[in-house]
Amino acid sequence: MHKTSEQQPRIIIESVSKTFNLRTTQSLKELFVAWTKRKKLVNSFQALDGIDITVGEGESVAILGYNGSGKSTLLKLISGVLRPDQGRILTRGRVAGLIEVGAGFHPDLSGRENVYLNAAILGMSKTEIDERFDDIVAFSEIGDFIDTEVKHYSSGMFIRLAFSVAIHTELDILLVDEVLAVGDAPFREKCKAKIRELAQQKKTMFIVSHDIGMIKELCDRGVVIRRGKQIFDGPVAEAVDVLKQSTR
Ligand SMILES: Nc1ncnc2c1ncn2[C@@H]1O[C@H](COP(=O)(O)OP(=O)(O)OP(=O)(O)O)[C@@H](O)[C@H]1O
Repeated sequence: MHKTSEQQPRIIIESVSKTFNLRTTQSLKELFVAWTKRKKLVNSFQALDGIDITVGEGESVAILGYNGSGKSTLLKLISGVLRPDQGRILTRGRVAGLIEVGAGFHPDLSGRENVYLNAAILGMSKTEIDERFDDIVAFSEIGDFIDTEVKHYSSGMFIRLAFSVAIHTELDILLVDEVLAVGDAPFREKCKAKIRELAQQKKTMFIVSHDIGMIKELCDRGVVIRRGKQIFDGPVAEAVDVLKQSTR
């Protein structure tokens, strides 16, 4: 099941598991009753269980799975937002993640200020950002709204600017979580073209999406996750079949 890439690895995910604690009680009274009855106050939930994936330079890998299967959790582990409870994750190179709509964007700052803030977080110097600023704004099609506070942006505008910043950085690994679904059709086409271009430049990509057409177009390889367990890793068309035949 575990495919080892022939190229030099960019991402190594080794026996990774992640458990979340879920609160079962709501009120102080319930907490007190649970305590007196020695009932457990938290339940744990295993979101990921023994994931093993090695991704080589220039590979585009789709992560497929139904709602709640653990796809976003896996991306958050790769980006370093979360830490695994077991196993380890190694990445080589600069990781740029588009994981949550607007993550890393400050609502009270303008689009312009957020471009500088985000690009700096992604490791760009002020000079580099100055040089690429016009390209970032042009790709995002934000136009005159660049000096408006981003809290007034629509979710599509938000994501267009965030995506534009991410792809204009010197990235080696791009993590994309469903965010492309937020943009409108013309913007999605532009993003797909850009992702193809990045793949040709040997960038490594991890894409989470429920858009099977897009996944098949952009990725050669697919990993299927079901209830936190990896059930398939191989050619994307087969991965899609495995997903369709599986249940939530
Ligand atoms: N911080 C958290 N605390 C508790 N449970 C969490 C947390 N983050 C995720 N989970 C749970 O872990 C499971 C996997 O969530 P995850 O967001 O990774 O799924 P997903 O495959 O990306 O789903 P979707 O297709 O709906 O985006 C879900 O049951 C979710 O409720």
